[in-house]
Amino acid sequence: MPQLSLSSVNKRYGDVTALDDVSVDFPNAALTAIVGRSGCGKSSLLKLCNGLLQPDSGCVYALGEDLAQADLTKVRRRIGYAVQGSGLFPHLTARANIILMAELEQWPAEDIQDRVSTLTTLAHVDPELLERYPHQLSGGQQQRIGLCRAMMLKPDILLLDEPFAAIDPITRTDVQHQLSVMLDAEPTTAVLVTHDSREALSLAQHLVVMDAGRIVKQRSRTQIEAQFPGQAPEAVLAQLLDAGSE
Ligand SMILES: Nc1ncnc2c1ncn2[C@@H]1O[C@H](COP(=O)(O)OP(=O)(O)OP(=O)(O)O)[C@@H](O)[C@H]1O
Repeated sequence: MPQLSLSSVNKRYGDVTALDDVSVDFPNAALTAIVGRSGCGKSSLLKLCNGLLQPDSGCVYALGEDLAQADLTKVRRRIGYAVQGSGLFPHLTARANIILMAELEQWPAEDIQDRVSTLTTLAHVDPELLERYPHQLSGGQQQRIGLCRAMMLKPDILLLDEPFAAIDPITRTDVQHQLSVMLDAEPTTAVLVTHDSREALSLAQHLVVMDAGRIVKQRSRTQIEAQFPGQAPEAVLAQLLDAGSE
């Protein structure tokens, strides 16, 4: 059974249709990238996955629960969420940002320390950075801290909305690599919204292509490699989008 799925979901904002009859099963313990033109509904879909938005009709199932019926606070503890620009609290140090939820959950101090140590090693965060405030960190460092925070409670689901958009291309490649390392170490059902076709095709095992509020294509990485051998990611995505809906 998929840990995360949408069934016939519709979402409108006033006259704007953001999602139009969207159904999708996200593969468990794998990373799915959602790509598509600006305004096609990617972020709306992601926000529905942790109950930040509610569908007008249809259902969102996460971790065996229909989110419309679920205790959202409880379910969200098992769903990590990282957004563009890191979203760190500016008045808290990096360490305090990372451990905030674990403290609220009253984890023992020793478990918190162990988890911080595991995550900072995986994410290549120098321990001395943990005592700095977000404004004292580079964009790439903030992003790494944001990933550590999202993964602190060992989430079953990880939602990533353009988490690397604000950082320069070299640092970006580095942080993308750290994300891969972290997900290899702790397989999680992850969904990444991105504008970057290279990022999508290099990180994801599964690709969802959206257009005008609908899912128009879904492909595994293996299918993409077989269908578009050796082609540049930009060309692959352009062809998937241009071919229209299936
Ligand atoms: N709060 C809102 N009120 C009104 N319209 C909204 C709101 N949020 C999103 N929309 C509209 O819904 C549609 C889908 O938006 P969404 O942010 O999900 O798209 P997106 O694919 O993530 O876009 P982008 O790639 O530009 O971030 C767009 O037409 C957008 O203008």
